[in-house]
Amino acid sequence: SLTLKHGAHRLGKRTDPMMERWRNYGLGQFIHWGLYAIPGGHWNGAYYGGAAEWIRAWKGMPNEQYDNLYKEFDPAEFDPKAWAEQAKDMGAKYMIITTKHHDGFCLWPSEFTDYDVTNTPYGNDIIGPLVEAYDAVGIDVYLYFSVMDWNHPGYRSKLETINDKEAYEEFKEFTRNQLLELLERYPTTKGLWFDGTWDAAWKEQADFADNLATEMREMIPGLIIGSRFRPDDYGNRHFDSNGDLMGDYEQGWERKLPETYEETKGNDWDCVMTVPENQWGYHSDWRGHVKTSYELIEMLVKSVSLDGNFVMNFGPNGQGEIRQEETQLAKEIGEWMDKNNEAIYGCGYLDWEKQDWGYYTKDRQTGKIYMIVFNRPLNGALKIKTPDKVSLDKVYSLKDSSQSFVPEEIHKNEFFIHYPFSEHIDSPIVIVIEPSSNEIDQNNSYQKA
Ligand SMILES: C[C@@H]1N[C@@H](c2nc3ccccc3[nH]2)[C@H](O)[C@@H]1O
Repeated sequence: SLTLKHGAHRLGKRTDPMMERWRNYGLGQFIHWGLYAIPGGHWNGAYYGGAAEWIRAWKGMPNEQYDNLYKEFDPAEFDPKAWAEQAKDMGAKYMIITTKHHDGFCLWPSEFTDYDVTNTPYGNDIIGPLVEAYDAVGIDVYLYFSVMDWNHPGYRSKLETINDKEAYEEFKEFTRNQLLELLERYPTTKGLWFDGTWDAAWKEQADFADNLATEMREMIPGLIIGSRFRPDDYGNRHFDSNGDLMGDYEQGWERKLPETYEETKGNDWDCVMTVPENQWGYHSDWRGHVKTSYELIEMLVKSVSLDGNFVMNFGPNGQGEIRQEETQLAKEIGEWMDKNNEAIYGCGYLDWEKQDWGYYTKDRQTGKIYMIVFNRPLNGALKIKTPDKVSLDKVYSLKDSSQSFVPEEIHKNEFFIHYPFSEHIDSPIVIVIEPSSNEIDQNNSYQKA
């Protein structure tokens, strides 16, 4: 393998309490909010078909017109407590908020630029009240930060001339100043979610990024930073030139999910997901497929079944309101979570053979196994294949533990659980397989006898 100065500094998962807490979240909320919410995917009567938070890059939106939107930012309906309450009811355990997206507009009063909330009609800090409101309801806050910054004069996507390099040095100092400023202003933040780090210029900054990551981790011990922040000595991101994961978890699953455990390489990871096909910021006219709560719950369950977290995106409008479609989804997901979150929180991958009816999760503490059924077989017979010597003498419905099942053995280590699908069921059901005492060894995993 290559000797790298700025490759992965740790092999395998982080095992400290802050990371344990992170890997047991299950469900998170992403919030994309900024000036792009004002045009909301339209400008001069024209519809923008791209991602709303990228509207500045659209030829239909002249840059100087976008760059004057801050003069209209005055979200009269912004109510951080209401946002936090809604996220709590949905069952989110963490929230990621855009402090600065690619456009460079800062939702906090930054000492290092005038392109921030203080120079808008609204005038006040947005990030602080959000951190406070979410902390108050016990939801951990993470700060999204885009390195790419279309507003800063020193930003370059690639470094070709001496001038580029000099300008970029100023940009790097600005970036460091803003990140340290965020951690100083919001010390309860549990981590940073970096974005906009794919440009060639940034991929040359292995040394700078590594040192900055070290500095941030010193400021807030236990800080969680994903794989999308820094490049290695050869400009590789997420995985270094030896194929080892950089950062504390894999951040590559944007609008997509792994199919198998192998694809996760046994790393911690999160999936960040839009409700429409590709809208993070507010777009007033969602076109194409809008995901249902059933689909989002299945993505959540699939993520947890493969040892990941699922982060659902919200894009508040220019007035600071959560749109009705997202409110309805949060309500439906919350209703399912109220009844079934035992199969989500603190749960992860179970190495039993995946079956067609849905997903297994396993509680990392108790060793309890959950069968989360999405596709019930027409005959109601749910097949399971177990490792050797696993007893199935305690199998029952999560909804009603008095409803127990006696699995029918159909083959060695192969069983049917006959579920009476008599009543109408329109949301995923959960069956619990409680390990009997002699099966749980000290690290709560099923052992081959
Ligand atoms: C989490 C998501 N990442 C940003 C983004 N910009 C991209 C440009 C090209 C390809 C993928 C991108 N994702 C999106 O604007 C959103 O913030």
